[in-house]
Amino acid sequence: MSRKASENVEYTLRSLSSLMGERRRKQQEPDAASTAGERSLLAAAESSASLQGAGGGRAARRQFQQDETPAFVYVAAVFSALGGFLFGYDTGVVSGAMLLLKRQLSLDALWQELLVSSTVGAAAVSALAGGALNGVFGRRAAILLASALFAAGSAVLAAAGNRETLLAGRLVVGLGIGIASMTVPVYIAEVSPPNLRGRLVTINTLFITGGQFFASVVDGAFSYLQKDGWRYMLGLAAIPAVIQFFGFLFLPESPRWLIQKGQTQKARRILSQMRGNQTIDEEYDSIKNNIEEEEKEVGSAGPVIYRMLSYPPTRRALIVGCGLQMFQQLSGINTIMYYSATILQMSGVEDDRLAIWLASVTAFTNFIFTLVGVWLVEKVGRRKLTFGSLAGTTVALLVLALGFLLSAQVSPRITFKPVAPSGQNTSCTRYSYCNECMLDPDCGFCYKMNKSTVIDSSCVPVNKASTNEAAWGRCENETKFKTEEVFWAYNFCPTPYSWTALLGLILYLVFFAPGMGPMPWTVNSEIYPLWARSTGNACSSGINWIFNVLVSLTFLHTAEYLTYYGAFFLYAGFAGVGLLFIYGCLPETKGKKLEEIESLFDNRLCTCGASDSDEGRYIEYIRVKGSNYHLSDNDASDVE
Ligand SMILES: O[C@H]1[C@H](O)[C@@H](O)[C@H](O)[C@@H](O)[C@H]1O
Repeated sequence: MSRKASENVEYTLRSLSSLMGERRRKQQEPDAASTAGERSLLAAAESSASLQGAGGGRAARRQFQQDETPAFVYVAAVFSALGGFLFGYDTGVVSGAMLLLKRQLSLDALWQELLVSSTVGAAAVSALAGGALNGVFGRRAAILLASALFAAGSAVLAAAGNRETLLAGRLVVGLGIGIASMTVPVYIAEVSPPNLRGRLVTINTLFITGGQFFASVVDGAFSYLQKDGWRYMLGLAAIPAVIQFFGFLFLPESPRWLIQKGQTQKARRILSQMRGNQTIDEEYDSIKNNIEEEEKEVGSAGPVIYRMLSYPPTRRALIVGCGLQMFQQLSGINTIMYYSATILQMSGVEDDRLAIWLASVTAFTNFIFTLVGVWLVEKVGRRKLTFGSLAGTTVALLVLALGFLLSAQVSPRITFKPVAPSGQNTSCTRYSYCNECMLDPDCGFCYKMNKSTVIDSSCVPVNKASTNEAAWGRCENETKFKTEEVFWAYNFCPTPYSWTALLGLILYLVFFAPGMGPMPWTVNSEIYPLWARSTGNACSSGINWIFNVLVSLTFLHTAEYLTYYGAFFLYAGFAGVGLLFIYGCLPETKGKKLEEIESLFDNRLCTCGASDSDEGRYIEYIRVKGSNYHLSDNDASDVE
């Protein structure tokens, strides 16, 4: 056999085994397992016999793949995605709640930071610990625990009488978020059929962004209730948490986890419930063989993380999974989400409450464009979607950075240095330009307008109790604003380029939300073999949360040192590196069975870009009763 012919044989066998849900056997001929695969293919072959030509064959295969999925799978996906909703809600709601809390409980900056970041920190810890929890007790138990934590934490928050109790509540909620964030995508991926998996796992991110949007609306609505409005904001999360808890009492464990634990009868029963009219033999055998094969190849001694790192395919998968999560956060999504009100103020929205409402427009954009991702993921695949999304995000970050740069260059000069009343802080009066004054959290800009020119401008300390006015001087209160005909700008400078910030912000979310938002979660739920799935997801989710804290907590300081445009150029730089990483290292997992995906990491890391040239080719082989049919061009091959 010529080399080319033998390559064809290899290729044909590979495609054949992938169609049957089998990992390529290294030295072995397809045996019992492929016979099982063959058995289930016969039905498809029979129905395809009546269809003519290649088009008919492909239609038969499609029908074979997409046999009706029972509603049960959707119900399970939606109930688990409530975990995503709570993740989004609890991380989103705190910014609005904080506005009220800091007044009612006189919280200083340290306590405000503690209440925000304790949740994210606890999420990082519990996401990492969630791996062991998932491995030992299963996905269902982990989700039940997460919803119980969400419910308990929300109740504590709603009833809290002092800041220490609030902190405890936020920590408990954070523990729930971490567990949910790593378990839910895994559970959904494991119960979904391959042709719907991407879409169903992406629904979880749709629920995250939906939760963030809902939180922003709740924040807006309850911000009018100055006393105790925060109790409703923080406590409302208990409702979906309780619904999820009771829902999951009736939902089953992941069949893959059950097979791994040797509970095969139960696993079979659940799998056939999940697959409706499809035969489950092939999928069941494939999962089981895969577990046995892995055990032979990797062994079962030592901690999972050690085995993952010493076995090249899982090590590569872990690098790709963690890298994706890291670049998701490094491209600044949570700076945009948490500070959108501030960024919008930069674009000329001066009223606080209006900025809060407009921030919910931002959250809504994030939500709606995640829906676009749900639609696109099974059409264009994970790789193209993620790459395209990050490319657009990088451009949007550059637009934001350039907008801030232009604004800084035309930043109004400070022309008036008022004398401070005795005993008052004078540190703000040292600045010469508005953009320096704006970056100091203790100062604000007070100015007059002559047509469109800023005149008589000063930098004065902000009133600690309300950032809507200065601590002293012409901008001290509303009455003075009117009599003195002055304007007050806290956190922004009047600029003719304000529209660029708004444009950049919207562009950012339009591009980020369909790909970079959901894909890191979706891809992580599919790239690890069963034995490494919990640990792999625990690590990558932990990385997501750690970088979330790093980026969002340092934004204001980064802006202080590098200015706003410097911060956005920095994120654009990170996103640029992320683009190279995705181009080189992210393989396509669309439509593959979970058990086949590991073989995508058989090759050296980051050689994906090189195989892109093959992507346009659409070749499918199907072996029926000893013959090979090449469905895409109707050429029967002579491999057998
Ligand atoms: O995928 C989600 C989503 O994009 C959210 O909007 C963001 O706040 C999270 O950090 C991210 O993990």
